[in-house]
Amino acid sequence: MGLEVCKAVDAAPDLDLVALLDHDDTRASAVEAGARVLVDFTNPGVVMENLRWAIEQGINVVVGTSGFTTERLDEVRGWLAGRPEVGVVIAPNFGIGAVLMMQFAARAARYFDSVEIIEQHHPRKLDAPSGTAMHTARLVAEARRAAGCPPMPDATEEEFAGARGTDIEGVRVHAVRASGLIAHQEVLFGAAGETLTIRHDSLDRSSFMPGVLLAVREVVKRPGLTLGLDELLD
Ligand SMILES: NC(=O)C1=CN([C@@H]2O[C@H](COP(=O)(O)OP(=O)(O)OC[C@H]3O[C@@H](n4cnc5c(N)ncnc54)[C@H](OP(=O)(O)O)[C@@H]3O)[C@@H](O)[C@H]2O)C=CC1
Ligand SMILES: O=C(O)C1=N[C@H](C(=O)O)C[C@H](O)C1
Repeated sequence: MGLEVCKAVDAAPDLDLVALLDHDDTRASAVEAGARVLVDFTNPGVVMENLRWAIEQGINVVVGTSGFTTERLDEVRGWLAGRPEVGVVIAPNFGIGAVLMMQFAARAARYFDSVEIIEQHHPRKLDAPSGTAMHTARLVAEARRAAGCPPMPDATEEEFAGARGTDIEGVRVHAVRASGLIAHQEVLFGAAGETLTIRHDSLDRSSFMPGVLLAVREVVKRPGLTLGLDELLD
């Protein structure tokens, strides 16, 4: 993703690529190069330290790296309180179709008895479930809570560990890893006599680039934390 982002920024006539950082490079070179925006696609183990550092330096940040829990987001808000002029955009998924898939899922959530999420990714992915799946589960759970939906029907009494996926705020999430896949997600809704499946497929990493470039352009105008691309698209 890092390389794809560098290529996309380099090709954008209104943006300048001033530094490329791998894990062996010193972050200070971004400051020396005059970076106004840092884009982080690293891994959940290092992203928080990168974010803290960039905010301290007064550099705006666009984050695609996964692994953001509500505790992590609160920590970022805390850092931003000390640098209110800095903007941070954290998006679980920069694919426009994926953003719409999440919005449609949240909209459908209240009308169905059951909902489960199945995400599928390439086998090099470090985290499971995906950030997109966790964000979708939280949106769906929030919509169901707001509508006063009862718990989902499920008679399971005995199960092998993991057979029913993981539980995120009451929504079951299943993660598949297989060669040949890039990034895919289905949100499966069920009610009496009908199902609805909302599916999104990223077939190539270029699918994320319009969203990343949008965030890079917008983050400099938006101090504080922006979560997801929804506000930027509107
Ligand atoms: N929000 C979105 O739309 C998307 C999010 N993602 C997320 O982005 C993250 C990266 O994905 P992907 O590119 O596939 O992963 P990769 O593992 O292919 O790339 C991560 C890169 O970050 C480098 N790296 C590790 N630590 C540091 C550091 N401290 N500073 C700078 N670079 C570092 C790694 O180097 P090395 O390999 O040498 O350790 C590697 O080149 C994941 O969390 C993924 O889930 C991915 C796609 C879309
Ligand atoms: O690792 C990936 O590839 C992706 N990660 C993000 C996630 O965890 O949701 C976004 C997309 O699914 C691709």
